[in-house]
This record gives sequence, C-alpha cells and structure tokens, in this order.
Amino acid sequence: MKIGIIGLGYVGLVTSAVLADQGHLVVGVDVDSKRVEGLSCGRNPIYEPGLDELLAKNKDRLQFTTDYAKLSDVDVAFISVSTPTVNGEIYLEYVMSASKSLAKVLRKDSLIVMKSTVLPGTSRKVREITGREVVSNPEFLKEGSAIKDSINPDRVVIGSYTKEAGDVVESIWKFTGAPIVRTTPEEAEMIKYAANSFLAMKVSFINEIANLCERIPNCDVNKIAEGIGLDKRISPHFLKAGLGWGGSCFPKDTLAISTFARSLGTPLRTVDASIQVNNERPKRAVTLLKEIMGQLKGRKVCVLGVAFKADTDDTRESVALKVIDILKEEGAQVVAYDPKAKANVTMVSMEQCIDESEGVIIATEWNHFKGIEDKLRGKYVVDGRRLLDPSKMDLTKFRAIGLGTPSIQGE
Ligand SMILES: NC(=O)c1ccc[n+]([C@@H]2O[C@H](COP(=O)([O-])OP(=O)(O)OC[C@H]3O[C@@H](n4cnc5c(N)ncnc54)[C@H](O)[C@@H]3O)[C@@H](O)[C@H]2O)c1
Ligand SMILES: O=c1ccn([C@@H]2O[C@H](COP(=O)(O)OP(=O)(O)O[C@H]3O[C@H](CO)[C@@H](O)[C@H](O)[C@H]3O)[C@@H](O)[C@H]2O)c(=O)[nH]1
Repeated sequence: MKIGIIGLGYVGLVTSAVLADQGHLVVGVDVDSKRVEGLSCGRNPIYEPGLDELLAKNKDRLQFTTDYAKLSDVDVAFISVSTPTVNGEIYLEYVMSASKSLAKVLRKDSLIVMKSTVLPGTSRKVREITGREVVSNPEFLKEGSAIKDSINPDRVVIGSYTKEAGDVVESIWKFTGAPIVRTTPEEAEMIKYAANSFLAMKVSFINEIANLCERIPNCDVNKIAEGIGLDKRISPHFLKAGLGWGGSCFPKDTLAISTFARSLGTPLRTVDASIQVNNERPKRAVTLLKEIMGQLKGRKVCVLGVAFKADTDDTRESVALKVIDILKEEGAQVVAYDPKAKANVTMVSMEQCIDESEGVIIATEWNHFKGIEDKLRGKYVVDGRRLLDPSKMDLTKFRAIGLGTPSIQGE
C-alpha cells in the first residue's frame, strides 16, 4: 500500500518506520521544514530505542516532505499531528489544518485514519471537512518502548462508519497478531481517553497510598503494590509509586476529557481527583528534602533525571522540571543530570551533580540511578522513584517516596 503519515513526531515517525518495515511505501509530511530536511538526510530528531536503525533499514521505502501534494496517490493517510490542551481544552487547530490540506490533495477514494488522540466526535468533523471516509485508530504506544508497542500492541482499536473502511485499517495492522476491537469512531476515541485516564488514576491511587505509608512505621508502598498487584483483577502494572505522571499524554488527555465531560454535565470526579493528587507530587519531593535538610536557601541541590520518564529525551510536562522550579522558588541552587534530556538549568555529569551538591533528588526512573548508594554517601537524598536500596542508606539523611520510617529494632 502507499501510505501517507501527517505529523512526524513520536507517533508519526514510529508509525512511518514500522509500516515501511512491513513493506509499505510511506510518504511522511510535516510542516516543520527543519525536521523534514534532517529526516531526508538520515537525521532522526527524537530519541526512541531502535528507531534510528528501523528508519535506516527502510530508507528506500520512506520519503519525507513538507509538500502535501506528494500525497495525491496514497491509499491511506494517517493523521498523527499534536493535539495539545490549551487552557484546559483540547486544541484541534493542527488536526483541522492537516485535514484541510488533505482535502485538497487526496484522491476521493483515499482513506483518512485518525491516529492523533482526539475527543469523541472529532473524526466525524474531519469526515465532513474532507469529504473522505475517516477511521479512528487511536495509538497506545509508550515513549521509550514505542517501536515494541507499535509492533506488538495489547490490542488494535478500529472505529469506522463503514465496514469496508475498517477492513482496510485492519489489514494494515493484521501483522501484529493483536486482538482487534471494532467500534464506532466515537467509541474508539473514547477508549483512548478512558485508557489514559484509568492508567493515570492507577498511578495517582498508589501515590496516595504512598503518602499514607510514609506515616506508618515499617510500611513500604512497594510491598503494598506487590501484594495488591498479584490480584489479577488489579494487575501489577502502573502501580509504581513516585513523583507522579508527566509526559505529552496523561496530563493533557486527563485535562481534555475532564473539561469535555464537565461541558456535557457529567464531571469525571475520579479523573479530577487523580489530576489533583498528581499536581501535589512535585512539592512532595521538596517537602521530604526539607524534612531532612532544613531550609534550602543558598544551598546546592542536584536533580537526577529531567526527562518525564526513563528511556526518552522528552521533557514535556516532566515532573522533574516542576521539582526544579519549586527548588528554585525555595532559593536553592539547582544542578541536574540526565542521560538523554536537556533542561533550562545547569546540566553536568552525574558525578559532578552529586559531588558538588548537599542534597540530591532522584526525579526520573532511569536505570542509571540504580546502585549509586555509595556515590551518595554523606548527601541528603530523596528517592522520588524508589531506585535505591534503603538498607544501604544513612536513614537520618534519606527519604523515599512511600517508605515509612523503620521502627527501632525490638520496639
Ligand atoms: N507521544 C506519545 O507517546 C503518544 C502516544 C499515543 C498517542 N499520542 C497522540 O498522537 C498525537 C501526536 O503525538 P506526538 O507525541 O507524536 O506529537 P509531536 O508533537 O511529537 O509531533 C507532532 C508533529 O506534527 C507536526 N504538525 C503539526 N501540525 C501539522 C500539520 N498541519 N501538518 C503536518 N504536520 C504537522 C509537528 O510539526 C510535529 O512534528 C497526539 O494526538 C498525541 O496525543 C502520542
Ligand atoms: O507505575 C507507574 C507508571 C508510570 N508512571 C509515570 O507515568 C508517566 C507516563 O508513563 P508511561 O505511560 O509509561 O508513558 P507515556 O509515553 O506517556 O505513555 C502513556 O501515554 C501514551 C500517549 O497517550 C499512551 O499511548 C500510552 O499507552 C500511555 O502509557 C511517566 O511520567 C511515568 O513516570 C509512574 O509514575 N508509575
């Protein structure tokens, strides 16, 4: 098949590489000419494990351009442009602009597939604007394991108005062997928001349990997560307590669906509570540091990790950046280290970051921060992602999310 991919970010680029690898001819379009120029010369603008190799392997089947006219002979055009939330509401201008551009160039019988995360009813609007058949096919990949998730998803959701259009999209993803869920476009759109909201809620739930565990001697939230996660109805995934969820999806999607639901007179109270719990997480790290270190004014603090999670260079809505802002408000001098990501703060090597600081906050769950207990000797340490072994730490200078102070032996 000849396939167009509109928007060459995390989703669009991964989808381009994966579909080219399946033998399709792919034309990737982006309005960002620098990005397109780079890609055309073999420069990948994002860090995602395995993506460089997959793009290079399939370069003969991949073409990148800013010119929508190059889509005139594609059979299917995937829309994967960003859908941010602005002032609490979904911002659809990129989707609408892409749709209008597609309407001018696509064959009448070409199919548009909505991969961007959009509120229920959006695919219908795109169908009206473009006069083309539209299928909703939400994406569930996670950054850091995007290729693996795309090739081997838990399920593929296909929401179509006509059976024929849904069948075309089903034929594209059949190679994954994943269960296919056929729905209406509105249901497919809603599934995406319900999934992200539920996962965000699960993390916020365990983070509230973590707050409680910190008040109970001999109580470790990780044990609670293990104990409840073995119940198949709960499952062990997304029960890692920490400094909360960030990234380009959970924050914007929970907010967008919350605002949408309220506008329909049916507020999503569990989602609203999850957002509130999450908003309080960055402050928690700084509060714990102050409990052991005292006032932070004029003192140096090292933040380990600025990416919103491990294995990505993405800092969108990163909790680590919020921790850094709060530290600065407290008057601390902040230095940071991250294996891949950059932030608007002095970035140094991990060793320098630790050595020159009095306090250390682990803000991102990079594997690089496991086993560094020795390097942290003498420092005030907050383990915001539960990577350290508390038994190797000086407990008078150490706090970990969700770890109650051990009671005195024999008490
Ligand atoms: N990042 C993820 O992990 C992830 C996972 C699942 C779903 N999603 C959803 O997929 C969509 C894309 O997310 P992303 O993270 O890949 O975004 P991104 O910001 O990384 O990339 C979007 C790209 O679209 C381009 N663009 C904007 N307007 C355009 C237009 N009119 N024509 C052509 N290109 C245009 C931008 O220049 C940018 O390169 C969003 O709706 C997001 O919610 C993201
Ligand atoms: O047990 C956990 C799991 C995650 N997180 C945090 O939650 C955030 C999101 O993590 P993750 O879901 O792994 O990353 P994303 O790449 O944002 O992926 C989410 O958002 C995507 C965009 O919609 C969806 O496609 C994915 O299915 C969904 O997992 C990160 O800040 C993590 O640190 C925790 O704190 N504890």
